[in-house]
Amino acid sequence: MTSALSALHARARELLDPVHYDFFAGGAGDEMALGENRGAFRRLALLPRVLRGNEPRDTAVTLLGDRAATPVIVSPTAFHRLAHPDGELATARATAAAGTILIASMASTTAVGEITAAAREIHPDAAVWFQLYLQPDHAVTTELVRRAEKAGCTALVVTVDSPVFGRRERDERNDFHDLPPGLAAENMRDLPGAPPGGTLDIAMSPALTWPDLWRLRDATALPIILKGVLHPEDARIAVAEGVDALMVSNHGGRQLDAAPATIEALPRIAEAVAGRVPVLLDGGVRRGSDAAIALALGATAVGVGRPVLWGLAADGEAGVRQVLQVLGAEFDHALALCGARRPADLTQDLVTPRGAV
Ligand SMILES: Cc1cc2nc3c(=O)[nH]c(=O)nc-3n(C[C@H](O)[C@H](O)[C@H](O)COP(=O)(O)O)c2cc1C
Ligand SMILES: O=C(O)C(=O)c1ccccc1
Repeated sequence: MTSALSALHARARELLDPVHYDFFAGGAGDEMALGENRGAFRRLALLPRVLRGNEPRDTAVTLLGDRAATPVIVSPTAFHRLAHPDGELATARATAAAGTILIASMASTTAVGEITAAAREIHPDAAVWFQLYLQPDHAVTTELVRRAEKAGCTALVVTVDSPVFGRRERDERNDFHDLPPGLAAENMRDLPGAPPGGTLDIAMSPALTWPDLWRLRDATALPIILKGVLHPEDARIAVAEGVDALMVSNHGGRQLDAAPATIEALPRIAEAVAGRVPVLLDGGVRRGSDAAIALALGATAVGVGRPVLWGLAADGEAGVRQVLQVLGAEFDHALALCGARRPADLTQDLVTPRGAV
């Protein structure tokens, strides 16, 4: 059986330049983490409850004050204009139409202010968060934060799984390093240290430490979400340091290839956090039931990365709308079949390893 999402994936693959397809699809090294994100979901089952009178249902969740109509939000991904000429504007409109949250990437090919404006034209309350990598020059980081604030972003997502860039062998083979002429990382334009009228390269730095995060906290009143946490001890430290939420992520298998599947890392993170802050998860979510499993294991919401890119490449704004509509409807269906009325009804006891019962 071909799912709606895999049909969009197939269409995207037909339409995209193979080099760009590989950039979107690929992972690091042997692509073990990439494959395991899916594999680990397949190894889990939902144990449904019956006769619970679970009607009416409400799939909405609130995350750091922002409402999402379903607990499926959009993870940050770079370079949407490689997928479709409308790029991030299409993604923003579709995400706003779906009533969910867009995490705009620092590596967007559209400036963050244009992204939030496009989202708000669809829905005045549309929530957009801004993802960033802390830059070695603090003045660059604070200017990026100021741009995100000015654009009306309501949270910052700091990606911490990238002290160095992952080794993506597809990109090495294809010699893919730069955006084609006419496209640029628009958020990096005219920053301190950039050439006049030009862009700054996005830096990833292995020198960063917790005090660098404090400097960010002092520079903004926006809530801070740490993305890319897998070790429970880091989760404990993050909560103690006042981080507002965590995102369990292995960067879609694009950074440390030996990293575990995110759904396997989630239970220990949820245990360490003990409900003190929301925990999000991304990596391998391709069905509403994957979202239901993640919520049962302690996530408040999940992000999707590649499915959005496939929808965008296949059919622009309509394609992204379809991806989010299908996942939201599937999530509601999973609630219905599990005897749940709302996300909070998804409890740990509903998840069991496949083959164990
Ligand atoms: C093409 C691509 C670009 C990405 N760019 C970013 C980025 O700019 N910042 C970031 O924090 N994560 C980035 N990610 C990671 C995603 O936010 C997310 O963690 C991952 O895609 C989730 O896995 P999934 O694709 O299986 O849903 C990127 C992922 C992909 C596939
Ligand atoms: O490809 C990625 O995963 C990613 O995070 C990224 C970040 C900056 C520029 C290009 C891609």
